[in-house]
Amino acid sequence: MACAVIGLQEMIETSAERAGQLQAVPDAFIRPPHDRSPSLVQEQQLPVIDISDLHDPHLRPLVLQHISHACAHWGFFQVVNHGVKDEVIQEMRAACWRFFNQPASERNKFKGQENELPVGYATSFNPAVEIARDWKDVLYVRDVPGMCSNGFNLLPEICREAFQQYRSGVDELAKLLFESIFEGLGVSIASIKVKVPPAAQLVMGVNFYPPCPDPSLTYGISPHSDVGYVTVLLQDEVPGLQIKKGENWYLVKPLPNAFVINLADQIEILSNGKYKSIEHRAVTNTDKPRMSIACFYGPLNSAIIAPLTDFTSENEPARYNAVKYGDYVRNFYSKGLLPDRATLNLAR
Ligand SMILES: O=C(O)CCC(=O)C(=O)O
Ligand SMILES: [Fe+2]
Repeated sequence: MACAVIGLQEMIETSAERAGQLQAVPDAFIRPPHDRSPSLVQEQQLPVIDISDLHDPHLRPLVLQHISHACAHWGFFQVVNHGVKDEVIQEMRAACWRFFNQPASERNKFKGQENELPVGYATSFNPAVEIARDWKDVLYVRDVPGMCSNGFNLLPEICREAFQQYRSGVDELAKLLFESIFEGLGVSIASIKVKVPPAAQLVMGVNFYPPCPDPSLTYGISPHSDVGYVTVLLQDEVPGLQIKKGENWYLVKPLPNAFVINLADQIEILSNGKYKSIEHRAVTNTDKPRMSIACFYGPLNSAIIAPLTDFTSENEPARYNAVKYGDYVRNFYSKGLLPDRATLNLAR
């Protein structure tokens, strides 16, 4: 799809109402009344796990216990002492702002909504199929071996180096967590290597949510579950991320330089439902822009994902069908963000 849709940031900048502000939410962003963010959100803090002891063979089992408890009960947790250097994180945040603070003419050189571009500056998720647009723009970068060139090499110079450094740090963290998540389920690192397709592709999305005149009418990002293996998310200090547990929504309180980790659909499928992929969303506010940097790790598009035999038996048949990951991703992009973890229907 050619990207004819004007981005949100550009719409605000060129607004006839001036002063870089829109006085009202444009109709294209207003959700039907039954499908808006209720104001009641639980305050309970999600698990915060210090993972530095994962490197100590004596202390590792205790950290694995904390991780597996968080995975089973929340599917979302925050990690601290994660090994990604503060200066790498600060430089990445600054680089993202440098990108979004450029004039629209510079940003638009990367304009592209298509899901197969190595780098793209896009708006909402897929305006072509959405009933209402989300209140955000996104800069995404892909490294999907075999599908396209490595987008990290194609970024503008003002942010390339910072993105590459950040990516290397987060790759290591993701690998550590990926192994820990399976080890916590009783699958040894040796078996993971044999049985689980490696987390060989990365899509990074830098979400930019400008302040919104009426956050009750729209979402920053509408409810969805992530489709890959795990997502490593860096929030800023502005709250907005909420997750669904049971019938309640919980705020994920920002913690300085902590990463938010969430399990995504392919972990639910591989674990035959032992771990769940969790529905989440982001809301906006009237005062402050918010930025979040999501690294979505997944298998190669050619990988076939099905419940591991470790988690199936005569009494516990496979609850999901085998699906080729590339088909899963195509379905995700073509339908738009779906509530109720509906992307998983493709494997049911
Ligand atoms: O902005 C956030 O906190 C969440 C973003 C998110 O869920 C996503 O990009 O998939
Ligand atoms: Fe997400």
